[in-house]
Amino acid sequence: MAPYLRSLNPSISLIFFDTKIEFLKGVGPQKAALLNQELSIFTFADLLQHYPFRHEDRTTFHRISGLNEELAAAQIKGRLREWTIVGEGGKKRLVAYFTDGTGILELVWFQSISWFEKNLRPNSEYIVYGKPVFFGGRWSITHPEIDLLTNENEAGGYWQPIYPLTEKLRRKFIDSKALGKMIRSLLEIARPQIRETLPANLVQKYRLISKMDALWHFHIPQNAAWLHQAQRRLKFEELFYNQFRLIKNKLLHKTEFPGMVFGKTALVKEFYDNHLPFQLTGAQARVLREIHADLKTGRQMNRLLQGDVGSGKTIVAFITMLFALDNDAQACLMAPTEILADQHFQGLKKFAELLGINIGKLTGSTKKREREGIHEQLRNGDMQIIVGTHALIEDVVQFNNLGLCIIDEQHRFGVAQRAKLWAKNPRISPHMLVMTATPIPRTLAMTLYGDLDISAIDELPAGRKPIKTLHRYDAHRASVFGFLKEEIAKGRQIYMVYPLIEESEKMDLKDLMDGFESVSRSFPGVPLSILHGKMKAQDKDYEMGRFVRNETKIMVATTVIEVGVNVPNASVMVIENAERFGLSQLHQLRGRVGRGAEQSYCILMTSFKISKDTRLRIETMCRTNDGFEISEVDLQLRGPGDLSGTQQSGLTDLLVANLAQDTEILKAARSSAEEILDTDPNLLQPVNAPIRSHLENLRKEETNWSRIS
Ligand SMILES: Nc1ncnc2c1ncn2[C@@H]1O[C@H](COP(=O)(O)OP(=O)(O)OP(=O)(O)O)[C@@H](O)[C@H]1O
Repeated sequence: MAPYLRSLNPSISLIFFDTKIEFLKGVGPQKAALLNQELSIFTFADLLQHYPFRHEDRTTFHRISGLNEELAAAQIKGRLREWTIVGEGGKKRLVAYFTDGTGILELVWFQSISWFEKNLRPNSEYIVYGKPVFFGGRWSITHPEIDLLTNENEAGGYWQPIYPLTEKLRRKFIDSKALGKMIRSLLEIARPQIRETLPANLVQKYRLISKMDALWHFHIPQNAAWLHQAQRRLKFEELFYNQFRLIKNKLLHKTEFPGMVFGKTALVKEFYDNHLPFQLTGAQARVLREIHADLKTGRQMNRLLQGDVGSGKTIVAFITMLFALDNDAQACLMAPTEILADQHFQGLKKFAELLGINIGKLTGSTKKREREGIHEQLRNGDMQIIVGTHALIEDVVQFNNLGLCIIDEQHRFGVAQRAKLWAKNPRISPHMLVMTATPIPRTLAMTLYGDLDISAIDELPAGRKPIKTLHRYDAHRASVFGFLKEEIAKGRQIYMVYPLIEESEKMDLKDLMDGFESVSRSFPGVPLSILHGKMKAQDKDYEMGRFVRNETKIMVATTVIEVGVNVPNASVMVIENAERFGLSQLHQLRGRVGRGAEQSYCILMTSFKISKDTRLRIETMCRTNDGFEISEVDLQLRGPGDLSGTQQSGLTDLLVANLAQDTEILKAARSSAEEILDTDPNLLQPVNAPIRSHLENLRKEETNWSRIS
């Protein structure tokens, strides 16, 4: 378990709660060792904070005669008649016959057979729970949960919390039920001692239940209404502290980290007056004003620049760099891949040359001699702008006076890497601009980047026609190719993209090659390019170069072209096997067209049979070009865990809240945190005392935790 997981946990840390778990009734040293090892549960507090990730509805009983295959799970009360062992070797299983008077149900175990042999009591009454399957004219449940019927559980009517567990624990019979029992016995003695962790006015304002009740009903919900209240309260608390800490960090940064003052603007002026290649969009100009305001304050800038594909981030990045250069500082741009670094380099170089600026590129494949030359020029200050990959954060790279770091696609870099760039100027932290071309839903941006100020380029350059997106089945390929021929005849260029997914790289490459051959046959005499990740950098450059110069008309490629490629004359993109792409990726790919003044098209090809989710993805793509809207749908479809950018953030470790669903709670939590930090930043008011002590506890826990891990 990662340390930040702890930090997001609510903390309960009276001395009592620090008690070692082995001292809880019914636990003992052996179970305690397992809990330590498998779940990092060491103390009473850890156990209470081991939250279920879902709850199963055990409020009703099913009848065997009423079972159907649609049921995800069924709970049945009845009598175990007898059991028998069937099969041998790997197929050996124990089959028990269970009835509730309306039919027979087979209960099947492949594992722990000898335990069940010893412990199952024929002719006794049980409650069983599991997924019913109808096969060979009989209903059965494999590996059901099974409990003796007692006075306590006879009525059913409860919700079973399902806890994160490991296989080893299950083998040792510590399942959700067993863990639930331990937690219950702890809560029975601990409940009155659980302190409130939120200020009373917030609890009142949002009609939250107390921390004490929330823990109780989250672990032992009596009914759906209490469960809902408990979840709401714990989600609010989790998001409140997540936001509180992010905003506090941001404020701290603002007051404690000095930044260079970039007041002079000679180069910026010259660029505006003599070299601006087009009029900036309103959004570009606004974002530049926001950035310039940051750069003058004497505080370090920490800003996120969100811009949809093709919205024109390059020029904003360049002008921001000019502010640094104007004030005798150097600027760097770090991108996650060589292709991207190269695209940025090419884009920025065009502008830099106009002003006689010395700009260089440093990646893993930069040759030794060139690399050493660049290192030297960065050290002595001759090189003003450097673009590169993570080769930039190597220790040998030293700057004369680094004043600005721009990080593209920040989510592919860890926070530690961000910090390494900062350290490149030992005198004063450079300003930081994080750029992302993947629009992020507001909720996610708030949590993921809550410690940054956010600017958005939410307007495309004038004259761009919205891309028309169409869905076509493979069977209609002939008419699609016909359309492509018409477009080529008009002088346009075309991308044909094939999926390349790591696990099946070989097969995908074959798909691409087959595709290439079929395109060659269907378009005789039309010059083609091919591009995929397995090609040598040199060959890639050659193929890309021919396409950029309009020497080839169709680019058959894998997703290596996903980011950064900019060929305004390419106006059609055909995406093969579109069902294999995620929404954000489809949107990124589509962003490669629609960059010129011509009408552009994106054609999504799929087989006839597609799933419901795929249909929704395709429909969304056909409906809108708005990256922000698309990212919202993506968040709903996939949940935050799978969205790019969240993996390293610790965000996926939110234990109770779900960013796809809890937008309203997040907003309320954030505005509450902002208000408190605004009116009582040092938490001196008595009403805010719970926050102070809770944060103190969190800090202690983190220190303890870092000692353990
Ligand atoms: N204000 C503008 N008016 C006209 N064209 C513009 C404007 N800003 C940018 N462009 C052009 O739009 C295209 C896309 O710009 P740029 O490459 O900076 O986009 P981007 O935001 O980096 O997009 P991506 O992330 O998809 O690469 C470029 O050809 C650029 O010259």
